[in-house]
Formats: sequence, C-alpha cells, structure tokens
Amino acid sequence: MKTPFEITCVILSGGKSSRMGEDKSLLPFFSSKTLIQYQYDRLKPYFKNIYISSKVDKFDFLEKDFLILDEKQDIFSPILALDTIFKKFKNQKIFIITVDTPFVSIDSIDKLIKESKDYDICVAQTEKTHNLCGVFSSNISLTIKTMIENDIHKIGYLLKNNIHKILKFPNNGEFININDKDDYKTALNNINFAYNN
Ligand SMILES: Nc1nc2c(ncn2[C@@H]2O[C@H](COP(=O)(O)OP(=O)(O)OP(=O)(O)O)[C@@H](O)[C@H]2O)c(=O)[nH]1
Repeated sequence: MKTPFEITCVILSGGKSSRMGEDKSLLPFFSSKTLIQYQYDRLKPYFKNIYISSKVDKFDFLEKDFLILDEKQDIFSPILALDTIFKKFKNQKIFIITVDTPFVSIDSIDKLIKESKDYDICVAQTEKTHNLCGVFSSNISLTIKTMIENDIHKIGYLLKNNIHKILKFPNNGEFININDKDDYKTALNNINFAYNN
C-alpha cells in the first residue's frame, strides 16, 4: 500500500437525498455496510486523517471526533458544508469527495492531489465536471462567505471565482454519482460484479 496522503479527506454526507427519496448515505451497499461506511472504510487507509461532514450525527460506526456538523442547519447545500469545514481547517488543502461516488479510484485521487499544487481548487472531469471531487484550499473561504451572504449555492460560482484546475479523466464509470433508485441499482450490480470477478 502507498504511504497515506498527507492531505486530510472529508466525505460530504449531509445532503437531502431528494432524488433518492430516502437518506442515500444509510442505504445498504456492500458487505453489510451502508454507503457511507463503505466510502469511509475504503478511503481511510489512504489518508492520515479522514472526516465525515453532515447535518446530524447519524453514523453509528464513526467516532464523534471525526464528524463535522454543519454550523448552519436551515438549508441543504454543499457550500454550507465547505463553510464549516474551512472554519475547522484553516490554511489547509482538503480532499473533498461525496458519499455517493464510491468508485473513484485511489490512483485518480492521487492525480488530483498531485495536480492541485498550484491551484485553490482542482476537480475531476469526465463527461461532466465533478465539482465535489477534488482538492479545495482554505483560500476559497472568502468566496464561500460571499456566496452564503448572497444565497448563492452553485459550486460553479465557487470555481469561477477561484484559481482552479479541471483535471480530465478517461473513465466516466468511476465518477458515477448515485442519485436515484436506478443509479443505486446499477451501483449495487457494479460493486457485486467487481468483488465477484
Ligand atoms: N454536510 C453537508 N453535506 C451536504 C449538504 N448538501 C449536500 N451535501 C452533500 O453534498 C453532496 C452533493 O449533494 P447534492 O447532489 O446537492 O444533494 P444530494 O443530497 O446528494 O441529493 P439531492 O437532494 O437529490 O440533490 C452529497 O454528498 C451530499 O450528501 C449539506 O447541507 N451539508
């Protein structure tokens, strides 16, 4: 195994899951683990520090010290998650990934971290841009503050207003998001196929 990445990882897992119709982070995924526990456990060996960002404490497997609860509870938005994350981690770069992308490879994460050196944001792109899979620097805090004050929640705005790099990857499959029941069904097939072959 590689030496763990120096950079801290935070998994975003406090969304509304409106397209799924139930909290996707707690859906059964693989080997008796929920989606969030699967994502956490598979990434944990590769990072010195790994946290989960959420609105509430809903993870029975996680020690409280590794949970980052959003400061603002009234609306759902990854921008609010990033706001709390960078209040905790000042002057740092953080690797951000979402709970619903369990197939992103460690090699791709390695590439994103290496490529992020000269940028405040470095995110992945395949057929579309994966705005919440990449490295974010605390230098973006000021833009986040402005966005919250003006009720702007588009990650695209955050990218546009900071020095960023969009890193292309050839394999769309590894960046698939699990948003609705069909995505979930496909992801379950993929994960079972991967472990049985
Ligand atoms: N901590 C935290 N995470 C959030 C919040 N809103 C969204 N996320 C996470 O950010 C990622 C992208 O979220 P979205 O696609 O906007 O929302 P979602 O909950 O995944 O799904 P939809 O409600 O169907 O859009 C997911 O990993 C969410 O769990 C929030 O308010 N707080």
